[in-house]
Amino acid sequence: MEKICVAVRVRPSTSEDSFNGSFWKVEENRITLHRTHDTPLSGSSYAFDHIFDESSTNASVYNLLTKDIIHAALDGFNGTAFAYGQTSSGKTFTMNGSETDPGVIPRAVKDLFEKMERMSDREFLIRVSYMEIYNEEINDLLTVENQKLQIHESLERGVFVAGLREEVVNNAEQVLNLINAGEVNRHFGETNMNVRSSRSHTIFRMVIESKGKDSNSSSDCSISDVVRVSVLNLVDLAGSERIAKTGADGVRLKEGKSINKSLMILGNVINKLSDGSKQRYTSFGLTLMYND
Ligand SMILES: Nc1ncnc2c1ncn2[C@@H]1O[C@H](COP(=O)(O)OP(=O)(O)OP(=O)(O)O)[C@@H](O)[C@H]1O
Repeated sequence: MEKICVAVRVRPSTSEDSFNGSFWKVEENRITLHRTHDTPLSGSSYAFDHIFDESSTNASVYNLLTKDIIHAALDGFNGTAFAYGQTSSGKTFTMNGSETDPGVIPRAVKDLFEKMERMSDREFLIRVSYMEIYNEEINDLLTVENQKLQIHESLERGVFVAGLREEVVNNAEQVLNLINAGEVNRHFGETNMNVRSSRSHTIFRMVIESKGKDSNSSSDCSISDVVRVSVLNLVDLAGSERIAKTGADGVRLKEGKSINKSLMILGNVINKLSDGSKQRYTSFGLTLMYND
């Protein structure tokens, strides 16, 4: 599996989208901006690892992009999947989904526990946490009292958020209930672009620890003795936004500035990470867009 995989998903147009005379055309893994009379605009053609057109489902996004990351996490590889894109492009729709088409996060949780059950030779310990970054401050979505948490670094734990609640979980239902409880504490707000716009970045994190079941009884040092620890991050970023389009002022304006600034810094970090890093991780970034 590639270390970093970048895909685009095109959101279906809605009646509210203004049509400016051009549209994006998808051809395999290339997306090109076209004028209405179907001539491609030069310099506006981009290739990605995958492109999901307007008819794609959350199931297809999960199966093609995330499944392998979840399975690799069970084998001890760190993994991250995040949705990045402008406001209202469908990030939360992709990560959380709907009743009829659950998103990447609920699918990942169910898949993880199903796969774990089939790995009968290992025992697992799963811990989950759920946090948001709102106006550059970290809040715990599982415990409302845990606000403005600080990032620390230690030799033992690496970089971590001090005081973040970590819940030990035993089944998918328990995790989904925790996520639903956390959703209530997320910052959403209405803008001209999205009636329910995420005003914070959210990180749902699972720490997966496992060891071979026979490791205690065996005197030989075998592969089953190795304790594997991996971290899976499923991230729903707030959307980049043009203030002129969102009509943001007051609190919304302050949020919009923090969102744009942090997304720019994230872009810098990803550039650096993709610059010859030798870390063991798998990840995908899903960029979401729509024709306007
Ligand atoms: N693929 C899709 N099919 C149908 N509806 C979609 C799709 N993607 C997004 N939507 C709808 O579009 C609207 C905006 O989507 P969503 O809130 O997920 O955007 P977002 O990128 O998370 O926005 P923000 O950055 O403002 O939080 C929602 O009503 C959502 O249900």
